[in-house]
Amino acid sequence: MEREMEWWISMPKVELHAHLNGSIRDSTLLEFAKALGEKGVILFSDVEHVIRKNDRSLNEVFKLFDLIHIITTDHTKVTRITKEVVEDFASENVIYLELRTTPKRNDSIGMSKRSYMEAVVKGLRAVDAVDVNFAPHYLGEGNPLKFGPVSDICNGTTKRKIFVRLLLSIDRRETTADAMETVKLALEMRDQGVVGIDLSGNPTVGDWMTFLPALKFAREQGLSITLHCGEVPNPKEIQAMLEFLPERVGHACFFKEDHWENAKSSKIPV
Ligand SMILES: CNc1ncnc2c1ncn2[C@@H]1O[C@H](COP(=O)(O)O)[C@@H](O)[C@H]1O
Repeated sequence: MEREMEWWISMPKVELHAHLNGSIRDSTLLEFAKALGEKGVILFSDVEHVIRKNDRSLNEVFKLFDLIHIITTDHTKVTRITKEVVEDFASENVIYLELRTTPKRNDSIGMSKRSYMEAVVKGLRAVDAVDVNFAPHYLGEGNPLKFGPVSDICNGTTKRKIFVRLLLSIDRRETTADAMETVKLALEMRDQGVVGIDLSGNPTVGDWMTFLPALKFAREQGLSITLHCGEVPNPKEIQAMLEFLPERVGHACFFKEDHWENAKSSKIPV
């Protein structure tokens, strides 16, 4: 079992569905929660078991995300989490990572969607355990991604290399205007590794059509689109989402045969 695990870890991998705040180290989350507990902001004993719990229902998952957002959302923490998440994926030999996160506004601490994203980019720049490539460059014939270790000429060591591409998520609780703000921010941050827009959030909340204007605008401007799709049984939404031809869909737990055929014939990776 252990050797099998070693083999899995040693395989170079691509990770196409990582949520920043869904990939935080438990130890970091507990450390932050403890500090907030000491300040009296939360009751650590209430929170600890929620963080440590393994099997969660869909509703419990989204309650946990709300808690995580209370615990993590300040600029310094966002930067640290980003750095650790990239280092953790690289340590498992992920060589290409599509990392998504929902830009958050929190007026009480002077956080805007933009400053949240700047904290994320700062985290990417802070990684030094591996060489992080997140600057966009033309991907085409004659200019493919060059995977493999890179040499650090200064000290003669070889560092692993990871390609990171950022996606800005729209939460299904948001409004059309919020979504449009996220898309505009993504467009402004294209030179900092942002390649696309993700639609995520509790699948039982809201209507994806609310975000269609923003998603269409994003596409017109050349951003890629990834949709959380079929996480709950909603055949109409699944069909409409597939017809939109997103570059990726996530989950697909409730796809029926015709949805799979549709996704396959449209060559949409799940
Ligand atoms: C379990 N399946 C899922 N389905 C839908 N959305 C999900 C998700 N898992 C995570 N998210 C979305 O990602 C956010 C956390 O990361 P960020 O704060 O954006 O970095 C969650 O609040 C939710 O909106």
